[in-house]
Order: sequence, then structure tokens, then C-alpha cells
Amino acid sequence: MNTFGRIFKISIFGESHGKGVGITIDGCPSGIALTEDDLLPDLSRRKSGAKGTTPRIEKDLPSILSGTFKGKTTGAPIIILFHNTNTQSKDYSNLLDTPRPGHADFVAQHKFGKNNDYTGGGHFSGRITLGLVVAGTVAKKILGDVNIEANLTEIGGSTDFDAALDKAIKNHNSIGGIVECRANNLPIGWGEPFFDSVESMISHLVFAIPATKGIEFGSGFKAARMTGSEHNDNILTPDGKTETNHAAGINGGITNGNEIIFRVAIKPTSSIGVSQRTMNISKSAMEDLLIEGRHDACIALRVPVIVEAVTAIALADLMMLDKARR
Ligand SMILES: Cc1cc2nc3c(=O)[nH]c(=O)nc-3n(C[C@H](O)[C@H](O)[C@H](O)COP(=O)(O)O)c2cc1C
Ligand SMILES: C=C(O[C@@H]1CC(C(=O)O)=C[C@@H](OP(=O)(O)O)[C@H]1O)C(=O)O
Repeated sequence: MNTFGRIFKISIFGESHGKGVGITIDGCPSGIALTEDDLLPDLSRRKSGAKGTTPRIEKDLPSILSGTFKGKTTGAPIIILFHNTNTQSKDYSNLLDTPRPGHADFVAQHKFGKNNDYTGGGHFSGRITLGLVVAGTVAKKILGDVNIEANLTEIGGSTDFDAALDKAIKNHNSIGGIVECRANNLPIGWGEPFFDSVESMISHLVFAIPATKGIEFGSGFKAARMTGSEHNDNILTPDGKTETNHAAGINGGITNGNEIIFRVAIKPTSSIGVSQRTMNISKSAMEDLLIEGRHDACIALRVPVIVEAVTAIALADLMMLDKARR
């Protein structure tokens, strides 16, 4: 579904080559300073233009249609809209018959039939994350002193970003990457197990970012190869500070006051400039596919701010749930 959250609720809408994309935010408290200008710094971090990103340049200017008055939130639903101004739908004309391996074309056509908008990936496009980024900026304001920071730690298996990008671009191919996110200054006690544990809420939203393939908190998959005495985090102070942080600041699905740390695996872009084999649906025969268009060689370059945003959205909802419970 396209709506998420218990108290701080978001609904995303739009298509990559339609009139626009955006988000509705419900449950935001009144009195929070919010103008379009406040949204620009995070938006600029998601923008394309750098080496390895899509040549489709959009202005990405947000319009706040409702929910603010004299520069402050009113408590009513906030609707933020972005217009699409630079679409090139002819690049997609062959994809109805020959779905791209790895993209959503095939499954979307099966599920929604001929009415599915496949141009630019339609509602499945990474462009949809514009709305997540601005909802994240609002959530960061609600969270106050909680500090959330995500960074790219590797792409194409390398920490030499330039070399990895040059190689992928030269080969008309794509590469994935890992984004690491840390959240600090958290109180003890956020998280609503079982189903709204901190890991569940963050992971649910992280998997809403197209191209996400994995997430691990703290020691993650390494935990399976550790002993209890290696993995347990000794408690050092009455306020719960621990010696190590294998648990990533979360026990029993609840924040323990230490840093939340997790890593997200982003896959290599499926739309590549190398010839691929796919099924021609109308001919029922396999054929070569050469993808046209303007694509990110490495999606992960643009993802850190989106991961920060969804983390802020999850934590803002958990903060409000904790307040309501107490
Ligand atoms: C910021 C961002 C940019 C993206 N750019 C592209 C792109 O240029 N070309 C492409 O094929 N996929 C791109 N994607 C990924 C696709 O949207 C995604 O692979 C597709 O919707 C299928 O979803 P899945 O990979 O999660 O299965 C991008 C994703 C994000 C988050
Ligand atoms: C437009 C954005 O990224 C797009 C995400 C995307 C995809 O398949 O996800 C495919 C490309 O779309 P197009 O073929 O229309 O250029 C990217 O440019 C954006 O992130 O704002």
C-alpha cells in the first residue's frame, strides 16, 4: 500500500512521467516552522547531476499545497507536490513488449494490466523518493535533538568511488553500494514490539526505497558467527551506555540509548547500456534488449539522504507512539 505510519502517517503518490510526484503527511503537530526553503537542503542531496547519476535533471522544487499557515504547520494534512518537467517517454516505447530484466515492468504489467504506466518506471520509479525526502525533513524537525546521518561507505565493492564509477561508466554497466546510517541522542524506550519494533519500522520503510536489497543492524549477519560473550554489550552506566554496540542501540525492539547503526545494500541499476536477453511478450520469444534513456549508473550515490529520511519518519512515529502510551 502507499500509506505508512500509526500517528505520523505518510501517503506517497505520483509517477515518474506523469504530471508530478509528492506526499501527504498526516499527524504532524502544529507550530513547527516549515517553508519550501526548509526542504531544499535535503532535496539537493538527492539531486542528479554528479558523475554516475542520471542525466535527467529536474528542478525538484517543492510546493506546499496545504497544512501550513504563516510559515508554521497547522496540524492539518501537509501536501507537498513536485512537477515533472523533463520527461522523455519515447525511451520506454519498446518496454511494453520487452520488459527490462530487474525492473518492475514485468510484474507491474502482470498485476495491473494495460493500465499500468510503465513510462519512466511509473509509480515504481526512484523519483517517488522525493516525497520521502521532504517527509524526512519534517520528521527531523519533530525529532529535535536526535541526530541522523547516513553516508555511502562503498560502491561496486570499492571505497575508491571514482575508479569504481569510471569502470562502470566505461563498460556501460551499473554498480551497487552500501549506505551506513547512524542515529544518536535517542532516549531509552522508543519502539513498540512485537510488530512495531525499531528494526521493523526502519526496515519496512527502507525496503520502500526502490533498489534496496538488504539491511543489517549492528553486528548484523556476523552475529550468527559470534558467541554470546563476544556479542553481548556490557552495560557501563546507569543510563545504559554500553561498552560495545553489537545490538545497534536496540534490545527487544526498543531503543536502549546507544547509537542506532545499520547498513543498507543497494543493488546495481537494472537499466544498463549492455545488451540483455528478455522475453518479447507479444511474440512469446526471447530477444535482445537494448535499453534507451537516462539512468543512474550507481543509484547508491543518491540514497544516503533517502535513508536518513525514512529513518526520521520511523523514529518520529515511534516517538509519538511512546508519548501516547505514557
Ligand atoms: C534515487 C533512485 C534512482 C533510481 N534510478 C534508477 C535508474 O535511473 N534506472 C533504473 O533502472 N532504476 C533506477 N532506480 C531503481 C528502480 O526504481 C528499481 O530498481 C525498480 O523500481 C524496481 O524495484 P526493485 O529494484 O526494488 O525491485 C532508482 C532508485 C532510486 C531510489
Ligand atoms: C527522475 C529520477 O530518476 C529516475 C529513476 C528511474 C527509475 O527507474 O527508478 C529511471 C530514470 O528515469 P528516466 O528514464 O525518466 O530518466 C531516472 O532518471 C529521479 O530520481 O528524480
